[in-house]
Amino acid sequence: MEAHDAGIRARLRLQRDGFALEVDLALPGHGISALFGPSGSGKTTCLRAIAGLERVPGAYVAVGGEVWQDDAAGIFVPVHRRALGYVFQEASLFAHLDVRANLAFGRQRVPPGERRFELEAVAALLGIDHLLERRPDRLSGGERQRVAIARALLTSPRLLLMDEPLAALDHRRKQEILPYLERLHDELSMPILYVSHSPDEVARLADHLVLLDAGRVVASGPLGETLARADLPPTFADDAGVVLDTVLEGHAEDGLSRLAFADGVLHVGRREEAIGSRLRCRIHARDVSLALSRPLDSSIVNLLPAVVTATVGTDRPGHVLVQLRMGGTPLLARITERSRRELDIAPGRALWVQIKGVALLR
Ligand SMILES: Nc1ncnc2c1ncn2[C@@H]1O[C@H](COP(=O)(O)OP(=O)(O)OP(=O)(O)O)[C@@H](O)[C@H]1O
Repeated sequence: MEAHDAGIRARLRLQRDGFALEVDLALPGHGISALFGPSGSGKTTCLRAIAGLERVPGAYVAVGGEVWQDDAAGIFVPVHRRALGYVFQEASLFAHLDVRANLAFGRQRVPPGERRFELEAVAALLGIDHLLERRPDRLSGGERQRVAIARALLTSPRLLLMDEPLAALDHRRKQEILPYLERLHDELSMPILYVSHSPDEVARLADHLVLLDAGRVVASGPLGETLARADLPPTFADDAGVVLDTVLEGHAEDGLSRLAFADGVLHVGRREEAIGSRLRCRIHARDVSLALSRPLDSSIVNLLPAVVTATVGTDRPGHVLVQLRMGGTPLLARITERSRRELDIAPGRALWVQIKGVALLR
């Protein structure tokens, strides 16, 4: 069995009026893979084709070593026979059934021997155990969405497909539901394919990132490496920045907390999580500036040595994106073309980065 057999494989080609989809996805069989791209780039179409809701002639789709579609071999497993859960933007719950009956409905679809989760355990995982006797019309949008996710899980899927599951929620509800999605990620081994056009959501949740533009894959790879690419089209470069996975190592005497990553330490405002907690942070390219020698007169706390690996023009007039490595950890900085020229910033140049802002994502 080839290595990718354990993961998700989708080769899809489709022609519509004014839109052509041509993707070949090979995604890991665990963790959250985000499909990210502008409106109309084909994210939903990919999900629907993988689910079998949309029949794409000639396609090949396999999940966890099970072939769901291989037109060359005459295989097309109908959607109701595919072990998948699908969560849409708006939860479509049965209005006449309470939450428990809605969840039981998902569970009953699976033969007893193949059920992987207990109703109570899934309800607890999603924090809806106190809502089991309620009708959907007495739930908030965020609660409804958590019930929809629980119902999808109770069908014991091999793959969970989520199409902008937070898009219909306001900011507060989004913040309320994100920790539950992180729990799914931490506690289930099931792969999740997650469609979003929110960079914050992707940075917070994803392990693997697929960037789609006009029906094509622009980049696909581990989140950290993919976000650190400097050669992405302007749509993606505009909000450029990297994500670092860190561990809360301790607190400095002056009250700041120390976050250790593979190649150094960042200092941030005091964190109350337990020492040893894993925290993910985002560093925007616009928050990173460069100096040729170690600044001794800077108010910026996070100063780290780095080496330039590439410089790329952006669509922002007069600005360039600089790709660097702090040891093995990639970083992006956005500086002016003038500074690039005056400091002679080019690949191979060793310098110091000043990180003005570190956004804690989780
Ligand atoms: N049923 C359909 N029939 C014809 N064209 C469609 C259909 N559904 C979508 N399209 C077109 O296919 C293209 C891709 O649409 P898709 O919904 O996959 O994009 P998306 O990236 O999910 O967009 P959004 O972020 O706005 O949801 C668009 O040009 C869209 O107009």
